[in-house]
Amino acid sequence: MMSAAHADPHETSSLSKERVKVGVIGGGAWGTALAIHASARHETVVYARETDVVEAINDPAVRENTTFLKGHKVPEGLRATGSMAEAVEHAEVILMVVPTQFVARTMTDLAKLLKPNQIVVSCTKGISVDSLETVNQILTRVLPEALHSRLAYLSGPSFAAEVAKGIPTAVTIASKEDEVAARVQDLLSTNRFRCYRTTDVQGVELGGALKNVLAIGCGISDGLGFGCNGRAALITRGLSEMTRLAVALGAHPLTMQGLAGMGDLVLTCTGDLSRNRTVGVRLGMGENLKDIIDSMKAVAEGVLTSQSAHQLAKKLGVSAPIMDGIYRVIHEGADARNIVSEVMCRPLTAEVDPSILQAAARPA
Ligand SMILES: NC(=O)C1=CN([C@@H]2O[C@H](COP(=O)(O)OP(=O)(O)OC[C@H]3O[C@@H](n4cnc5c(N)ncnc54)[C@H](O)[C@@H]3O)[C@@H](O)[C@H]2O)C=CC1
Ligand SMILES: O=C(CO)COP(=O)(O)O
Repeated sequence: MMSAAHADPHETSSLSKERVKVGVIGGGAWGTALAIHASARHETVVYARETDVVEAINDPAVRENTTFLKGHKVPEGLRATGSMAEAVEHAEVILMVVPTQFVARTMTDLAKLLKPNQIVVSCTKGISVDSLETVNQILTRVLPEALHSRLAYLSGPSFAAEVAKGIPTAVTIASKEDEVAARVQDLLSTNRFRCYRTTDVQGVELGGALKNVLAIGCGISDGLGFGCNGRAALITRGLSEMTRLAVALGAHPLTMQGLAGMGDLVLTCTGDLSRNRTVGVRLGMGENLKDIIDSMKAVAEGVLTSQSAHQLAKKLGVSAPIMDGIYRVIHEGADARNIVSEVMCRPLTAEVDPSILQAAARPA
């Protein structure tokens, strides 16, 4: 059966139809959804560490990742494997889709198998809690130098379940090498998945990581019953904080207005499919963090990234009272109602921070 991702008999497309091999490392919800998407155009092999995931995807009677993406059949052409070597051999593009805390170890294993002409695209959204590194910093630490110019980052508003269904989605591909971003853009775009591109790797990565913290905050606010005004304020002022911190770390402020910043922030702060938002709603309704995490099979990156963001803002002297408050609710058991009062009663300021005005004058 054709999925919605393929279905458009009247399409008059200027998009390339070139077919290559795509390897996907990580058989969670996002790795599986991206593999379903990629297999509409390319020979695609997904590596999963869980034997039951590999078996369920390959079993003709199942053809589904019943562990991480239940309810979404995978197309005929998609194959799963428990061998990283098999997934990456002859692949022009390798999508790396593992949670942040496992990136360094997974990529150290993968490094031995990679060839300098292969492109590695990180689809992970987080900041390491141990080292405060972005994924780009982790990858340039663990991968051979010959591969550094072949790295790209995919981010933007994209719930796995919606991509798996072929619902129209737009994302951003970042690479320090425009040529690499353009190649990935060309190979991953379809009539249901539109890729934009940028060279602002830092902005794209930080947007994708920091929005998860705010999504937990919005969930807490909704769980407490604070309503639409509070949510809109959190999204807008949260975006200001994300921008201040990202700019202090070298990003361009305009990137934060794009798909990887505002786009993903709006999606995860308002969409009920968000795991991060769900963690927040449950916290706001009075559940304890450990019970919430223990009940989830899926990763909610914002829990650990709230800690990394808190440390980074402190280290750089960046004002981030909302993210700081979210960190205190998640990790220090602070009462969210008291945090709201504290944040509302801070000294009054201008809406736009001068550091952002200055950075906005730089070429994008
Ligand atoms: N699910 C979504 O809608 C989206 C997720 N992302 C990001 O993609 C990344 C991966 O998330 P999902 O695929 O959703 O994960 P998931 O929550 O569905 O699954 C957990 C993943 O962690 C892996 N894992 C668990 N223990 C591991 C270990 N010891 N070593 C290596 N891997 C281990 C599992 O194999 C599985 O792939 C995250 O950074 C997430 O923020 C980005 C966009 C959309
Ligand atoms: O990043 C995502 C969508 O763009 C997924 O968000 P959650 O991890 O909160 O579900």
